[in-house]
Amino acid sequence: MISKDKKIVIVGAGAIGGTLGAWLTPQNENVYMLDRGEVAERIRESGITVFAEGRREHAETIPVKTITDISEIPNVDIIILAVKNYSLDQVATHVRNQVEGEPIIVALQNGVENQEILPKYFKNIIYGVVGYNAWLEEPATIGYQSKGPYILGTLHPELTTELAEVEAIFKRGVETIVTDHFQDAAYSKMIINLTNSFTTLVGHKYREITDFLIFKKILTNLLYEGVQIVKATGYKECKIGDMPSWFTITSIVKLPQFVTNGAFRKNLAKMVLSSMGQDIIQRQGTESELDSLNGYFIKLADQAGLAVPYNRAIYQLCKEQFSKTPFKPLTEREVWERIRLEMEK
Ligand SMILES: NC(=O)C1=CN([C@@H]2O[C@H](COP(=O)(O)OP(=O)(O)OC[C@H]3O[C@@H](n4cnc5c(N)ncnc54)[C@H](OP(=O)(O)O)[C@@H]3O)[C@@H](O)[C@H]2O)C=CC1
Ligand SMILES: CC(C)(CO)C(=O)C(=O)O
Repeated sequence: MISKDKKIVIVGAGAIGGTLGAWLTPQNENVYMLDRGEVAERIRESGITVFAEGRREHAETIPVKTITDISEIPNVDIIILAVKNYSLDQVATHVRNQVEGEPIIVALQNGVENQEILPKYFKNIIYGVVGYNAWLEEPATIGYQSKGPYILGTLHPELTTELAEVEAIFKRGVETIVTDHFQDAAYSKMIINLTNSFTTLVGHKYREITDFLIFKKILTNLLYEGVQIVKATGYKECKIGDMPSWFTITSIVKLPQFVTNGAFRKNLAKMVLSSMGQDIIQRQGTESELDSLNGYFIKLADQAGLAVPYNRAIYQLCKEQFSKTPFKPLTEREVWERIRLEMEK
């Protein structure tokens, strides 16, 4: 039995760190949240408010412990890093300089860039794939699609005890699965994340889709190319929550459109604003995880000699558009034009 008094610090109280903090706090005595600016201030004043999608009237507010610097907690046992990939190196450097010994690090980023960054600073690293969507409705008020799942694993077989410890702590508050094939989970999740770029580019959820069939074609081919890339790297499928399987993705691309339009429309209605959409559209920022996700996959495709015109065109368009302020979404047709040109090369 893992004790409930482990000292746990969650760095980043955004969509993922905030929901996790709200779910773990009631079940564990020493969970501390670390963020900055308005988010930190609001959490300190009134805790974290979380609500399941469409149920804001049933929102729960959980008072949480907060700190302003990780050095406030001596002998911290577990540090959960819930910041974006683009903040990770800076956060890891700071944490390393402030913390003694070798706490367990839990890394929750999409993608696998964290596998390059974190081992430069830490020894005991557990990785997690996040299998749900969450969003900051306002600072410290977070909506979520479902309570998990998290898929946890490690790249170091000697960390079995640490993995079991983190699993026990997570399981007290949220659906959690452990895998001994973590890379399959990480790469399978990255396929789904390829769509963050396109849905952001066309402002999905902020403007009406004007051309459903083009939207569907682009989105599903992005995913299909992703499946081909992961297959070429040798990783296997790992089902992530209720996200589409490789079979579903392949079927939608291969079957006549009229067969799959209805199901696609239903799923489209359920689609939420991705973490990239939150950065670029909701916060009007210029930083995103585009290179950690789409950029990384394009490099894999190049290594495998795979043509990926959908991903390549969208990556380039995102590079151009995300740097503009204010960001203005493109239409599906504008995106399609660029893909067509890429295919002709
Ligand atoms: N949101 C989602 O639905 C999902 C997200 N993920 C992944 O989870 C990871 C976290 O994403 P998400 O929760 O959406 O990100 P958010 O941007 O919502 O949250 C990150 C938080 O960390 C804070 N932060 C950044 N740097 C520091 C720092 N130096 N010190 C203190 N706080 C800091 C940010 O503050 P500030 O705003 O000031 O920078 C922000 O509040 C990403 O890799 C994402 O891809 C995975 C699945 C779903
Ligand atoms: C929820 C999901 C799967 C959307 O692609 C995601 O991981 C994100 O928003 O980053």
